[in-house]
Amino acid sequence: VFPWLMDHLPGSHQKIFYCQEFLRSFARKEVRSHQERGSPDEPQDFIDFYLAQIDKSKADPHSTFDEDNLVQTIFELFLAGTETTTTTMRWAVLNMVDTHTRTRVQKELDTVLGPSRLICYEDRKNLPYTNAVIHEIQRRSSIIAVGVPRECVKDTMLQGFPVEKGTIILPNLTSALLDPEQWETPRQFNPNHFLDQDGNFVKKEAFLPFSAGHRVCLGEQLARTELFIFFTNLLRAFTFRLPEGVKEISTEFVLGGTLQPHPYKICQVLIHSSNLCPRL
Ligand code: HEM
Repeated sequence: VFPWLMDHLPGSHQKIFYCQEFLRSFARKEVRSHQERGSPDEPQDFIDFYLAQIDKSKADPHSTFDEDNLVQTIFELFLAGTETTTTTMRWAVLNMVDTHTRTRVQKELDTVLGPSRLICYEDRKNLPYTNAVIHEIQRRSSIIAVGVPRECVKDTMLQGFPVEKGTIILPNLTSALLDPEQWETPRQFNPNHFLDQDGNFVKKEAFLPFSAGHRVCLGEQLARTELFIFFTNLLRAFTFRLPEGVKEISTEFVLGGTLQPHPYKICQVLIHSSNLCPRL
């Protein structure tokens, strides 16, 4: 009823407000420095394109392109793009403690890429096992269990069920990612879910960590590229082990903004320094 009241009440939400303001003020500074630089002949990044669009739509009184919306969009891209990829990488490292899977990935990377060549996203086509492992990490961790709520825009029939206009829909992504009719061992980490009998990578329709349709994750391609590049570079240079004394780890999630792994300490042991990506 009085959202502004929260600004004045003490509590842990104050830390969230502080972090939000930190990120927004960073975005504002970036926008300012782009404005000071002036509009380049060729827009170089998202901010350049957005500022050009603000300029173009100045005469339109209904335009939503303005500086506040630009700052908010940058904020949302950071929010949607960091928590998700980091959480997936944390699951990746936890799963790579398993010696069998990790060794197979490392052997494939060694055989196909050799010791020191830079890895690019195209390489995934020659790395079916590694690609399958990355997909299985995303499937099994199912970090966004329920997608963003959407509203049905017209009366619809869905698999025999009537859905009235105005109904709020919450897509249950986990129900597809762990569907026992779609996956051989739905609750078990198993890269074979994405491999045929000859070891070729196979796409699966029920693989929906980024959701689907018009409002599918905007950053899907970026996220897929990041996950592949980060994962392969890490596995080429390091091996992952549990610290001494730790025998077992839980693969159950901790409920947060995303489904996260338990906060374990993992030992990252350098295999070969020549495999270190110069940019890592
Ligand atoms: C592993 C990484 C990621 C996962 C699993 C993921 C997953 C999702 C999911 C499930 C949605 C909801 C889609 C829907 O409402 O149907 C979504 C939306 C979105 N994601 Fe991602 N995401 C990831 C990375 C990223 C990255 C890297 C960015 C951008 C830098 C990004 C930007 C967005 C945006 C802007 C939306 C809202 C799209 C809209 O409402 O039209 N995401 N994401």
